[in-house]
Amino acid sequence: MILLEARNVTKRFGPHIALKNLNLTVSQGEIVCLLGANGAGKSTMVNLFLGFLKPDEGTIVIAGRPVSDDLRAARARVAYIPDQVNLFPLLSGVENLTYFAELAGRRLTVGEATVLLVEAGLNGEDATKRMGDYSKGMRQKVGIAIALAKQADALLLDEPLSGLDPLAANDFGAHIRLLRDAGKAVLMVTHDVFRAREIADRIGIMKAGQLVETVDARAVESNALDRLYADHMRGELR
Ligand SMILES: Nc1ncnc2c1ncn2[C@@H]1O[C@H](COP(=O)(O)OP(=O)(O)OP(=O)(O)O)[C@@H](O)[C@H]1O
Repeated sequence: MILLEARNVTKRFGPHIALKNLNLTVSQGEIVCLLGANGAGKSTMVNLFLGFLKPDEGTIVIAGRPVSDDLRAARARVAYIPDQVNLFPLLSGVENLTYFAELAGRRLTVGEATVLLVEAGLNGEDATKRMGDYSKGMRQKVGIAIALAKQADALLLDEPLSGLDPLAANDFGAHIRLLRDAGKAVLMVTHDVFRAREIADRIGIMKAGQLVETVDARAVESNALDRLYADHMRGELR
């Protein structure tokens, strides 16, 4: 089942065309990574799915319904994990999660919050420590747990790997794949070609507001993807 769909979407900011007639789908149990240079339109795509922006042309569809039909219902089905998960530094992981889950309309017991944090990859012992002492990788996991608490069907991740060391990035990717296996639809924006290939099922390469290429991550070698990406960025492919 297709969870996230952009149908012929064009988005303009004044005279600037950020997205041009773009089509994209992410299905249940699928990870799609979007690669592209700065300004290619990747975050604009995420913000359209979050309902923060409206397309000028075309339709954003979530779980078969245009977002414009019922924005609240659409938002309930998606969760967002930003580049920096900045929560309350004096509160523990468990306390932050219970607070943000409640904002999203769900009351969690300490036990339930701990289970979600462990599911997101955090060590159970760390869950009770103050978040001010967490590494970026640990904070990102609390971000995942908040998304899990929301029981959203689709996860939107905007550069969640930036600043993570290779081990933490590997670990984060592994957990995203577990969520994919549990049926979530995942759209992840990244600049990391290597990780995109490791984590994604499909990789979309964006350039100047268009999806110029979509590749099956399993079918492409790392070097070939690097080359393909560079060739698109240099304008050697159309
Ligand atoms: N609110 C806005 N007002 C005006 N222009 C905007 C706005 N948001 C984005 N843009 C422009 O739209 C284009 C696409 O921006 P977007 O942030 O989607 O790119 P991106 O691919 O996510 O880039 P990056 O890799 O730098 O995050 C850019 O040229 C940007 O300057």
